Amino acid sequence: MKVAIYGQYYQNSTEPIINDIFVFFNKNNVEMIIESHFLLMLNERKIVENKYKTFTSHTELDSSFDMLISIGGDGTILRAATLVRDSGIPILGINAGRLGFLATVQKENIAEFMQFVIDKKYTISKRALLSLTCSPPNESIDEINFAMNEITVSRKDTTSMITIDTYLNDEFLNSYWADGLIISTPTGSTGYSLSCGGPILTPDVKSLVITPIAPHNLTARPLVVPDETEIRLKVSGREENYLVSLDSRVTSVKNESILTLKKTPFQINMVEIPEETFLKTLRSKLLWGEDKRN
Ligand SMILES: NC(=O)c1ccc[n+]([C@@H]2O[C@H](COP(=O)([O-])OP(=O)(O)OC[C@H]3O[C@@H](n4cnc5c(N)ncnc54)[C@H](O)[C@@H]3O)[C@@H](O)[C@H]2O)c1
Ligand SMILES: Nc1ncnc2c1ncn2[C@@H]1O[C@H](COP(=O)(O)OP(=O)(O)OP(=O)(O)O)[C@@H](O)[C@H]1O
Repeated sequence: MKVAIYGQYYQNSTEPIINDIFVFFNKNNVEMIIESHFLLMLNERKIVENKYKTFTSHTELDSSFDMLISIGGDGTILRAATLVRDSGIPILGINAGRLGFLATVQKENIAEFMQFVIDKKYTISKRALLSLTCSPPNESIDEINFAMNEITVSRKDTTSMITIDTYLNDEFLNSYWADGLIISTPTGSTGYSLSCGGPILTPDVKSLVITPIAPHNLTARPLVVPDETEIRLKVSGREENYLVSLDSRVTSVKNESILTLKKTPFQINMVEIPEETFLKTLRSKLLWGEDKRN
């Protein structure tokens, strides 16, 4: 078995997690190829020896890899998705972060859960992604043009609202007067969209959610549409530019540009372990299970 290892940060709390992973994989003859910046951080702290092979970009991750292990929080998994892209390499998240909603393995049970991985006792949860075309073109979007959580348009350098003309498959839906608009995948439905009143979708639902951010029209509610829908947006406002985000990445776009959002032809494969399903995560990480009456 051959795995890529990726993390963005090092903190003192990382050491026991790294130790557990490396001891377990070395004992089970798993080949580890480590992202070069992460290995440098681990080398500097003398946690891991310098004998491991490294990778630096998505171009080096090919079908010879069985899995990418992301060590961090949700932000790290979103970055990990930009490394695997359309390669199909499954991502397994080990939560070294805070919430770690997308991470399957908690730091307390690394060896137990990794055994499931070695024994191939896991399933793949396919995550739909969104991509964007901008007219006129915008180079900063073209570089990594997909989002696993959501694509958002929002106001920039102003407190004044923006107007977002929205079309679904060429049919006019609405002009939202709001701070912004979130187009969320099922994966992203527990992120920003949830904070703005959007519904939670289970990851396998074939839908997208259109959620306005603070709309100044109390009847504008989150809308669920089929994920085959082509969504077209035109933003106008007092400033010349507004913000477009794809997950954690942000760029500035000129007013009146036409944005067209579509599901990508490929998906991200997330590793799911029977002990740690999406429904269990709702109870444990969104605290549904904390109701004193249960
Ligand atoms: N007001 C909000 O709730 C808000 C605002 C901006 C961005 N976000 C979310 O943050 C993401 C970017 O992450 P970041 O690390 O760069 O920002 P960040 O550091 O602000 O972290 C955002 C928080 O959202 C959580 N999160 C991210 N994706 C999630 C998901 N799919 N389900 C449940 N929780 C999730 C993370 O655990 C983290 O605690 C965006 O894709 C967006 O979903 C949320
Ligand atoms: N490899 C790591 N080792 C130790 N701590 C980490 C590691 N990766 C992330 N963290 C901690 O988790 C924090 C959040 O990490 P990250 O940006 O990946 O996630 P996030 O999007 O903020 O989500 P979450 O709420 O799940 O942590 C970091 O600021 C850091 O404190």
